[in-house]
Amino acid sequence: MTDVIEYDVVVLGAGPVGENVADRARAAGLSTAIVESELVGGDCSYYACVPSKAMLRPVIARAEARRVPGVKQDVQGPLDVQAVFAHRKYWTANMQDGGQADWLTGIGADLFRGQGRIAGPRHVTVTAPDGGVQELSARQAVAVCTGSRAALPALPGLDTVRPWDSRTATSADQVPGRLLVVGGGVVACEMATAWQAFGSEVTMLVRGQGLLPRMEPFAGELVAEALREAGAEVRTGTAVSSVARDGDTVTAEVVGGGTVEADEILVATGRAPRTEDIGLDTIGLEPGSWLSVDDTCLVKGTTWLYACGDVNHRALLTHQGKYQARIAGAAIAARAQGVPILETDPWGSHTATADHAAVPQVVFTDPEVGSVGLTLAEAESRGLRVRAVDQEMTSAEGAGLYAEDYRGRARMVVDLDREVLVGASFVGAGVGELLHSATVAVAGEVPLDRLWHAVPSFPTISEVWLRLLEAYRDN
Ligand SMILES: Cc1cc2nc3c(=O)[nH]c(=O)nc-3n(C[C@H](O)[C@H](O)[C@H](O)COP(=O)(O)OP(=O)(O)OC[C@H]3O[C@@H](n4cnc5c(N)ncnc54)[C@H](O)[C@@H]3O)c2cc1C
Ligand SMILES: NC(=O)c1ccc[n+]([C@@H]2O[C@H](COP(=O)([O-])OP(=O)(O)OC[C@H]3O[C@@H](n4cnc5c(N)ncnc54)[C@H](O)[C@@H]3O)[C@@H](O)[C@H]2O)c1
Repeated sequence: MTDVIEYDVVVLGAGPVGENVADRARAAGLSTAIVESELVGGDCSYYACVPSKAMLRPVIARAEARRVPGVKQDVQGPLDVQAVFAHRKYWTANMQDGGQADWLTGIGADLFRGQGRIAGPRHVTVTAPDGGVQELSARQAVAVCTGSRAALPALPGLDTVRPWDSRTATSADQVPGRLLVVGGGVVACEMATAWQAFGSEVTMLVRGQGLLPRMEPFAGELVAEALREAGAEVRTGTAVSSVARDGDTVTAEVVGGGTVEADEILVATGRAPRTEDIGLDTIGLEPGSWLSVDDTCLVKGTTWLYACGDVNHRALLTHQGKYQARIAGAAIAARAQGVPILETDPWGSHTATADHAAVPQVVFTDPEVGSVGLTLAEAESRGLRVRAVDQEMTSAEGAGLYAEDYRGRARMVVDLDREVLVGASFVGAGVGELLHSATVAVAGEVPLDRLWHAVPSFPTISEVWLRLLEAYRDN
């Protein structure tokens, strides 16, 4: 054990979220240490967002090109899967994190490599790969940004079949002949889209009644329809009771009878927090639990411990975790400087209000799904008096010009008492880039009367906005 090194702020985990807490703390002039046990950049950079999107972009580009006259005849062949894997390798920097580590040095944060653990209030130990231990203390704050990992269900036989999880699904470089996907959430849908396009015969076993259960029901319906057209089998209302492997074949037993065979099985059934070995017991918190925070990202019941990103379970998305990091960084700096902190100001700079009202998400399937804010069901369950307005995306001429046989739908959820949008969802090619307009409208609480003056360009897909507003006004 060496001497304790004192900083203003110690960050555990150098994923996208921890990096941003460190950046904000340094920008406020606070000395900052950041601890990373694997790769600087986190799951997002190497095993999640970035590799998955590098895999999906060629799939979606090809699918879209196949719907454009004059081009489609040239893109009928199979994907060059090795080129796609090379593209993924480029975007994951060949699993080298030197660039991101240099960025941390550039902002003036000190990087400690090793497993970080809280060792009582404001204290952290770092166990380096060589076993050496460094003790750190934090004058102002410790920020836990350790992310999440795939949560594997207690399914009989699962530990014997070498299942794929999200890390395997975004890093495998052999295309299985048959891939069984358990789950119907975002990881399941995106990875089914990718691997089906790479040549696997994909079967999805979905316990619930539809795909993407947190989104408007039509989103999951349209994605399921497209996956089936691409050749995948999508079985909803189908729970798996056990799995077993015999040589190269995995067999899943289905509740109610029947079996499904495959070469590999991807389990995409949600996430668990990476908090089981970070010393939570030393400060009276439960190891392995999600860290519940207030709107400044301060862990409830503490004055110095912050938690941002996946680990606080507010919104398991990179951009939203980075937003929390900006808020927490501002709050840590304000508290350090004795600046009054406006926790009660709902859209103030120290309050992560958007987590409750305006979380955007794009699902990179074919068709894409973009949603922000509340679904109709969520708004109703919050007791809001709302009205949903629906339009086919092809009500905008730009959609038809974008691609032949364009399919998609849009919904806006209007709070009738305030006449503002509380949610919007779009399904269709290219909608990912349209979503931010809805995020501005929802987070800005722009009155519908004023949105009427936000004129979308002709002939873009965004003209669906006009169709939605006309439908609201005329009915
Ligand atoms: C397949 C997949 C695709 C996804 N695609 C998207 C997407 O397109 N868009 C999107 O917004 N979100 C996406 N997500 C979600 C996104 O990956 C997470 O929300 C994001 O990674 C959270 O960032 P984080 O910094 O909280 O955690 P992470 O990225 O997991 O980083 C946490 C870091 O902490 C480190 N760490 C953990 N414990 C310790 C410790 N004790 N000491 C030191 N270091 C530690 C880890 O090694 C890791 O580097 C996807 C997720 C998956 C699984
Ligand atoms: N493009 C993106 O923004 C993107 C992409 C991938 C992941 N993510 C994020 O990562 C997080 C994790 O994604 P995910 O797909 O793992 O989780 P999820 O929570 O989105 O979906 C999990 C699915 O598994 C099902 N499930 C849960 N337990 C089960 C069991 N025992 N048996 C069968 N089915 C079961 C659920 O009903 C649900 O359909 C999400 O919160 C998501 O927002 C985002």
